Amino acid sequence: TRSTRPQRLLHAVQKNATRGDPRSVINAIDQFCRHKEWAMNVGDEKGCILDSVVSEVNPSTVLELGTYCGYSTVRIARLLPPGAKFITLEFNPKVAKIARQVIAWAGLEDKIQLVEGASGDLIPKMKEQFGVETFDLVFLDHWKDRYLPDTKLMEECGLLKKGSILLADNVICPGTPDYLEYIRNSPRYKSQYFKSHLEYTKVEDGLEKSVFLG
Ligand SMILES: C[C@H](C[C@H]1O[C@@H](n2cnc3c(N)ncnc32)[C@H](O)[C@@H]1O)NC(=O)c1cc(-c2ccc(F)cc2)cc(O)c1O
Ligand SMILES: [Mg+2]
Repeated sequence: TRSTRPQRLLHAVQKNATRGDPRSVINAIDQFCRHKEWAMNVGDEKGCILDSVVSEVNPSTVLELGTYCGYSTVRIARLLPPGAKFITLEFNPKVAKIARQVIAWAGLEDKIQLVEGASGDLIPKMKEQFGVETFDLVFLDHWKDRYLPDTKLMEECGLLKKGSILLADNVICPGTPDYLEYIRNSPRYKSQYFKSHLEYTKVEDGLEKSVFLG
């Protein structure tokens, strides 16, 4: 039977990237997606904005919602200080299996805890099951209609503290209108839009960076 797109992406990494070299894994995925087969990674253009936010926050605790093949997971993990706790959630077991191999190829498996399951089920368990108090940075990149309910869930579970940063992908394409409406009008957040493009295309998209004010 025909391979899946995540499998073909993994093969491109294993063929073109150097084991233990996160930069080469990132480049191999970007080359594959730009020249061979589009895939829904945050990509190189939005990835640079992600890098700058991660470097600026220099987080001790990070949560990623929607691992997919692990592209943004590798981008984030390679910039984290030693001892940082990085949890990434992926709903689809077949995709999670690919992401584990991409992360391993980058040599970053010791910095990342990939948990299979739905964010709505796992977020309430963060404290008891994963020993997390609050998150310094959350990267939202999962089902676009889950951004808002999961943000409210994180607030309710006390996972955000004053200064916690939410960075949301795809706020224009595919779009997260209810999330944008909430986060831009809530007195509990200060938001900033970083205009960019949908990965590997000329279509407008962007990242929304929001600071939780407590
Ligand atoms: C949602 C996906 C990313 C992954 O998220 C996991 N997931 C889901 N819901 C949950 C949960 N509740 N908990 C944990 N994991 C979860 C899933 O299984 C996917 O692997 N991302 C996208 O759909 C996505 C789509 C586009 C896109 C843009 C223009 C087009 F014409 C077509 C597609 C661009 C992007 O940049 C994306 O990010
Ligand atoms: Mg995305």
